[in-house]
Amino acid sequence: MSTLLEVNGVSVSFDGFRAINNLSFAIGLPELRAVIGPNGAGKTTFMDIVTGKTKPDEGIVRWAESAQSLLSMTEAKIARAGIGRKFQRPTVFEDQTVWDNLRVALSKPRGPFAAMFDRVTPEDRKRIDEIAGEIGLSGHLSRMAGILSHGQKQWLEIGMLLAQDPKLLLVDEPAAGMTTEERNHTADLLKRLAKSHAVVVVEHDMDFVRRLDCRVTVLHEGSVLSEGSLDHVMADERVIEVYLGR
Ligand SMILES: Nc1ncnc2c1ncn2[C@@H]1O[C@H](COP(=O)(O)OP(=O)(O)OP(=O)(O)O)[C@@H](O)[C@H]1O
Repeated sequence: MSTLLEVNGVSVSFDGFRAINNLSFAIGLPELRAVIGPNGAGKTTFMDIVTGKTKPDEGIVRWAESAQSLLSMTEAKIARAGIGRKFQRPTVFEDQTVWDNLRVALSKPRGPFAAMFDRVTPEDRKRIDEIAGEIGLSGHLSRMAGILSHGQKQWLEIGMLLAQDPKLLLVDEPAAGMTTEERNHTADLLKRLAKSHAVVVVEHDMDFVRRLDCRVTVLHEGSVLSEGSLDHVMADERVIEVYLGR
């Protein structure tokens, strides 16, 4: 496993308040990592920094694949470099079919001819079928996205991210609002994806984190408080103090 993303000594303040404080974090390819921590710990700001939405005041954010700093890159360029983000609320195109949603999301170099006619190639169809299989929506391709269940919309959005061929996926609270069955499907999907991607999952639901069965990073006041297996961090007095409660 080689390091894909390296964050080193990063800090950012908003109006004098240090939301991220000398944060260091690294993830390899492939790897699954859960990021947990109390409200206001800096989880969202951390993802904002990685995706280029927020620029830190100091520190290094390196995309190890090319040893390139992400700090000088725009959000669009960072996304093209292979970092995909899924926000908590699904934002699929509700009045289009599952198939169309995936087609629109496909990332591919388009020649002028293909772009002009928006041609769907046999490779596109194959890729859409593959992704639909991966996310468990093969039997739903012709359905309107708007009538999918909440869980199915979340999986479709993960599929739309996959269509962009990211190397790193940042997934924000995927289990929120899901049934137990949907949560289990989501955990299994993320574990499968993490066999060939780096996947960072921000989550509050500890049962879900346990099911991910991966290394856990605990953030608190903008820094890493503890890191290791879920059992390791749950036994850490500092984590119990600030997050889990006694
Ligand atoms: N743009 C901003 N301006 C001012 N303060 C901000 C801004 N963004 C974040 N903060 C503050 O930074 C801190 C970290 O916020 P952040 O949203 O990253 O935490 P979080 O761990 O994602 O919390 P939650 O679990 O509630 O989503 C909070 O105190 C928040 O109020």
